[in-house]
Amino acid sequence: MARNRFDVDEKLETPFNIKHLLRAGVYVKRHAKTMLISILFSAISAACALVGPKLIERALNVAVPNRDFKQLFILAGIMLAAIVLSIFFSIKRSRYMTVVGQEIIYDIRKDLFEHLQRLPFQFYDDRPHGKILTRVINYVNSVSDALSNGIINFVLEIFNLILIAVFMFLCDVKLTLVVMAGIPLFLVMVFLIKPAQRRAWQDVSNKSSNLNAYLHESLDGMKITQAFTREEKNAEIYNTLNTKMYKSWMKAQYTSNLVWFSVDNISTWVVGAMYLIGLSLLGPAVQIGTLIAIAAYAWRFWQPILQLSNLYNTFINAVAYLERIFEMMDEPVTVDDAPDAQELPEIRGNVQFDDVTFSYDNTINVLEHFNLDVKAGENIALVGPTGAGKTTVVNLLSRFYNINSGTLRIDGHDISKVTLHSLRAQMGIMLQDSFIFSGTIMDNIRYGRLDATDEEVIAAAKTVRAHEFISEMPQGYNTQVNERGSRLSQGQKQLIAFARTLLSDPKILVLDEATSSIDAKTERLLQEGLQVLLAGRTSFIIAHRLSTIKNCDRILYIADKGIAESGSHDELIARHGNYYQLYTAQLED
Ligand SMILES: Nc1ncnc2c1ncn2[C@@H]1O[C@H](COP(=O)(O)OP(=O)(O)OP(=O)(O)O)[C@@H](O)[C@H]1O
Repeated sequence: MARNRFDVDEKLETPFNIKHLLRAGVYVKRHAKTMLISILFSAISAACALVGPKLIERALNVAVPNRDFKQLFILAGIMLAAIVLSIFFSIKRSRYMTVVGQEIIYDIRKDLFEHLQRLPFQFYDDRPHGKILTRVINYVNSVSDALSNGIINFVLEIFNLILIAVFMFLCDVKLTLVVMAGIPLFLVMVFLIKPAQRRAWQDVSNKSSNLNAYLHESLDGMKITQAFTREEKNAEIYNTLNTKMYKSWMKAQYTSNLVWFSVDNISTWVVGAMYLIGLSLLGPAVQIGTLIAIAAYAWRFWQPILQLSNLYNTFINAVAYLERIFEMMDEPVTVDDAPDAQELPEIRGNVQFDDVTFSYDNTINVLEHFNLDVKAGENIALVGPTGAGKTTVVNLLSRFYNINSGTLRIDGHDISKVTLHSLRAQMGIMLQDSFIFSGTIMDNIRYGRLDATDEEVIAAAKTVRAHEFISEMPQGYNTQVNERGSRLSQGQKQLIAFARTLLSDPKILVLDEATSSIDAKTERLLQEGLQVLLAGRTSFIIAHRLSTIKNCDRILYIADKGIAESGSHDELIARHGNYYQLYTAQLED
């Protein structure tokens, strides 16, 4: 499945399937009571609206010829009451429908978000985030409309159709059959257009997803775009996607209009035919009041049919969207707790990679037969060429990915057999991207330990030398920062992320290029704090700036899918190997 590009349509994995609608029934069922009330109110409103022509028939056929003004007055009164009741119940019904629609949106989004939070890194590596956003926001909106309004209107229109047919039969059987003669013709039209219509609406959802994916990527990379003056080229790409979206929408609308057009035509022809036949029968067989009443019903009879054909579109769209929503809900949580997973007890920090082989895509191994024994409290540095697999080693430690073979143990516990929560809660990870969330600086530091007091947050910030710059900010720790920390320098972001990691008080610490953006002076100060942080904890430090890892207990030079060199700084320097070359090259720089 082509997922990882904004300009490639996602292929549908399942054909049109009523199962999607039935499955969506779970969300509808929760609101069955409210929906039933809404349907009941709709039915009362529709029934009240439909008595009108029948009253007119009576007035024209009986009250007017007999000059029975009393009866005429009563009929007018009943009609007025019916109109008022119809409006009253219609308003009530709208209120209930809004509630149902919003609650369905709420429930689906909740389930989707909870599932998204469980999906492994691999899922996010594989697809543009804009496409995920489209599903959670746009598709859920459309689907909820179909599931609330759509279902209620469907029931209502069927009810309307039956009721109108009954009223028409009560007026005149022959003329009713003339009006109904158009139905088989209509069904043929709908079934001819149906496949094209479905394909067209699926294309719309694909193109809209592509457009969103590109928009999301463009917003994320806007600074780079402007720095490289790529605006014109990007506008061209965006316009191409926008044009495709526009064309797909027009095509889908055209197929839907075809259905509407055919209903409109068929209804006009059959009502015309009904008038002709009715007029030719005018007399004792068909009275004028009856002809007027049945004509009023005949126009109304085709309205629910038109509405039902529109609802058919709505359901077709909804099924296309549901396919994508359920596809995401069914996305397997490949990194999950084993059925018999145990809680990892409080760890000391021994780590063992035992013959571990790992590949991101099951084709090229990044690590092969990787072995490493780390004692509790040991500080390990990972160095080596770009793309050698340093980050991969630490990613495996937190089980962000499953290994292909071998065993990874912490204090002797195979990490694939313990719960993810008990494993990750004891790890402190500072990734290359020091992500800052929108909120205050205090919130950001407290992110991994919500029960930490303000004093503890400040103490952590002081340890990592972040306190000084935070205090200088307008509202100190309560200063609001934007998503991704756009108002902060890279170094400031790293210091905040550092404090966040320290506060979570992990047993095993992973620092992936944690100090790469911090100036040399701050870094020297930070080193003191770092000593506090590292003391007694097992740590894995990845750094290209080798001065920062010189004092680590052991340095591993990662290359060729494994550990090429291992030892202390002095030992590796004395060996005159890869590490020595890397170090002396940096010294020369
Ligand atoms: N999510 C991913 N999906 C597929 N391949 C990946 C993924 N992440 C990394 N790789 C590949 O795995 C290899 C090791 O990547 P890794 O990030 O571990 O290297 P690294 O040594 O940490 O590099 P750097 O020093 O540049 O951070 C690289 O060849 C990279 O292309």
